Amino acid sequence: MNAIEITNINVSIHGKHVLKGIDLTIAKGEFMTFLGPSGCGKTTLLRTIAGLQSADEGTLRIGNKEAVNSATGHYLEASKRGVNLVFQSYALWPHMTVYENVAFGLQVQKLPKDQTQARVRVALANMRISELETRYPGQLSGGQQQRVAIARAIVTEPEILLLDEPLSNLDAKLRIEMRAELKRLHHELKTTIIYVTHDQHEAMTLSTQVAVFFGGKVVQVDKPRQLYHRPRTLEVAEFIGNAGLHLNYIEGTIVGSEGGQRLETSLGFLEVDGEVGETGREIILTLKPEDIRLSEMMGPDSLAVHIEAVFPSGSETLVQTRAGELSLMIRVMGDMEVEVGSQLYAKPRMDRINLYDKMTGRLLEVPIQFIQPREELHHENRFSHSR
Ligand SMILES: Nc1ncnc2c1ncn2[C@@H]1O[C@H](COP(=O)(O)OP(=O)(O)OP(=O)(O)O)[C@@H](O)[C@H]1O
Repeated sequence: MNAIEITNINVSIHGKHVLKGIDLTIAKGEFMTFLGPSGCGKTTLLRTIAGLQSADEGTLRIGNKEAVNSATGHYLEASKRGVNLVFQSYALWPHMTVYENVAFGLQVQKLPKDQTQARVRVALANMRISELETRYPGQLSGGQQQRVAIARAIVTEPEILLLDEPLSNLDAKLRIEMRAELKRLHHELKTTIIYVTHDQHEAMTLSTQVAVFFGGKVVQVDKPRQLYHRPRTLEVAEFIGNAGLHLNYIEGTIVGSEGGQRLETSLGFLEVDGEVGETGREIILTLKPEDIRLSEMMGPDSLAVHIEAVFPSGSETLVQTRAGELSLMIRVMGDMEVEVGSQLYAKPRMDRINLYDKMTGRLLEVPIQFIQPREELHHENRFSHSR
């Protein structure tokens, strides 16, 4: 059974169309992250699922319950949806102890005292804060308060846990620690989690699935690895790439050839398997720095590159290179001694090149078979000659 099924959800707030026809299915047990830039509607969708925001159009099912159906006017109130929401501000009651904060939801449900006590203790143990039971929120650090907020959300054993940027108020060290805790919690409790963030790295490391939002729409839903390697649009590629990825962009054009079509780019000609699109159409290739191999050996499809700058960081070395007109960033694992001004050979991994239509920004699913480098970039020693 799916945990959530969303069909054509539209939401307007104060006359602004915030969610524009969202369709999304979330399988049970998934750690689904809503990722996207600020203001793209992630929180609004989370609030719509929680029952804190009404929808103008569409349907929402949570497990086997119908939560929203605009056609019939059906609207299930928040407390009956089996979901719990944790905000970025912990929103703990300052006059209650940790125990009382966590127990509150169970007391509202009128659970007998001994059962309440047992469940609170399990939730506190799950969040590894048993020793804080008698403290007040004002006596806790930010990270501890966030643990209490999550304990309070899991104690009622919701089918779905909704987390809205829960780590954004924590410092970098605590964030990493809490990420690990959330992963462990998800693994142990097997609860479906929906997590909102604009942090690409957080989304990639935590999730089993990521839904990318732009302008009130979901533009891609994928496993993190797939999202990283095959962003479906240039917009998504740029957004994912913003997190220090140093994505290389290479412009080109589709040209006709005897066997069909190929791509003419500043790197050279790229042989493709099949039809790419209209001849003459402009395309953009993206290539991640770690998908280019740097070596001293020339190969049939390698490019002569001039080393412009080297950025070692211990675990990896970023090498800024130039191939003719083109600037190419290459990532090498570990510490590599590369001399600025020297010439080396770069070999892109063909299966990792992504090809986009420049005008529509859409990924073109055409495998690249071979790169025939431009003559002057291939066995070139121009740079070393000129030194
Ligand atoms: N209560 C409100 N009043 C006015 N506008 C709102 C309200 N809530 C949301 N919006 C608007 O809806 C759009 C989407 O907001 P939402 O909070 O869902 O975005 P988000 O992707 O979660 O961004 P962030 O990461 O900044 O929270 C924004 O343009 C925001 O201005």
